[in-house]
Amino acid sequence: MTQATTGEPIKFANGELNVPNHPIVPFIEGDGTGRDIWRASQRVLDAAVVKAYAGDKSIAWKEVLAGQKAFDSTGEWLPDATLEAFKTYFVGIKGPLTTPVGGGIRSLNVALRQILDLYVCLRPVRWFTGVPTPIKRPEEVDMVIFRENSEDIYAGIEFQEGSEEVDKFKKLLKEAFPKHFEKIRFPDTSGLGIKPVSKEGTRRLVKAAIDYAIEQGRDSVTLVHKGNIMKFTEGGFRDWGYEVAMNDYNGELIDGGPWTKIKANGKEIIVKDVIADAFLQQILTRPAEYDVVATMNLNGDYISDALAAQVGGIGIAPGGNINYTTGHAIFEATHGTAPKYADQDKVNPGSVILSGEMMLRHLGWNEAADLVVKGVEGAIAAKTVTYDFERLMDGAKLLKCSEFGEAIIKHMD
Ligand SMILES: NC(=O)C1=CN([C@@H]2O[C@H](COP(=O)(O)OP(=O)(O)OC[C@H]3O[C@@H](n4cnc5c(N)ncnc54)[C@H](OP(=O)(O)O)[C@@H]3O)[C@@H](O)[C@H]2O)C=CC1
Ligand SMILES: O=C(O)CCC(=O)C(=O)O
Ligand SMILES: [Mg+2]
Repeated sequence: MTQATTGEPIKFANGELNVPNHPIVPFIEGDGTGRDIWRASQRVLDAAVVKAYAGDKSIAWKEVLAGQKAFDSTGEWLPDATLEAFKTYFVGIKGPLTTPVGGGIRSLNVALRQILDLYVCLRPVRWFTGVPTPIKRPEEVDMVIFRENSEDIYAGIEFQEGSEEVDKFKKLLKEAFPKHFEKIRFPDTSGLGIKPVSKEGTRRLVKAAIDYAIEQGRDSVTLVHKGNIMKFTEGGFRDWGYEVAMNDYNGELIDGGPWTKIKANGKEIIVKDVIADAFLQQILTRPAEYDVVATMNLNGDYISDALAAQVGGIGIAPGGNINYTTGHAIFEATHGTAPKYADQDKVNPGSVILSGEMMLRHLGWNEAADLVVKGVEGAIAAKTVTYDFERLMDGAKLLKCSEFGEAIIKHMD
């Protein structure tokens, strides 16, 4: 286990991070392919920091446990010490963690986001020149997803078919809402779930998306929802989102609305909405029309993998889970543990490496972040890539996970 020895904690006051030159940064290696990916990623991030600051700055990595590694050594899947470390040190990074389908533990990834109230899942999607993709104009895909991270069906309010709990819940429903209960097609054999979507949760997510669009000079924020069917949850999200644009940013309706324009920093930003199924086809046919995207938890999950595929796959799709009010943030890949490739030193470490790049930028270490991007661009341009790109790229050289990390470091020069 790598232990921090000489670092200092990051602090957060008056809405700003105070980052020492040698911050302690907790990390979770992750299950499955996480082990290989983390090794390669830590080397790349350290190399970028050394190159950018020649020893004046460094990251004091502190390993914290979660998932199988935690369970094997502590009997807990998500030990309190891990949560404490992320709370104390504010900014951390993690590899993927396994969640069984059906029964078993609930997602540790989702638990971390919920316990720390990391309400924004920020997933930028851009194309790196040369990456093989299934679409004709991948350079037109330049979107930033703001996925709501704390509510929706991910809140985990579910009752298992056949359980005492589901019977109790159905009884309540039948008594209090008989008309709704009648709509359940097969009441005796249904599992049931609840989808909470709140005005508060929507407001803070949409505000974060609009603030980002203003700061980064982006053209539009699109609210993606299925509000025609789920009127009071997804439809609520759309309506509350527009309210934020109108009331908090002095918006003006376009042609009677609901599209709204806001003005900031001498620029106009359009706040618009689209129904999720139409969005999923339009990101393929007209990607240039979309920029910043604000959406609920489940839609955001689907959209992030779909968009990642358009620019080369989830092997290279980064992300960060952030609470802009408390200062807590955990950066992590979009992909999972890909267990069939575990410990083969095979998969693309790009997603965690670029999540690290986002983390460096979040710390204000832009010089090091720029070097990571330069290294990734260089390694791809030289066609020295992992299996996921190599299988689709003519004339490419196949590298292992660790070798791709080394290639990125080489191309920082
Ligand atoms: N935040 C997190 O920690 C997440 C965890 N998970 C969890 O991960 C587990 C496995 O989920 P699964 O649905 O298989 O999804 P995965 O993302 O783990 O893998 C699906 C496919 O994506 C491709 N892929 C994934 N990672 C990489 C990589 N680093 N480089 C290149 N290609 C990659 C592979 O495609 P190919 O077969 O074509 O090579 C792989 O078979 C589940 O338990 C799930 O809950 C899932 C998502 C996020
Ligand atoms: O928590 C999980 O296992 C899946 C999470 C996921 O798919 C995501 O964060 O995109
Ligand atoms: Mg996902």
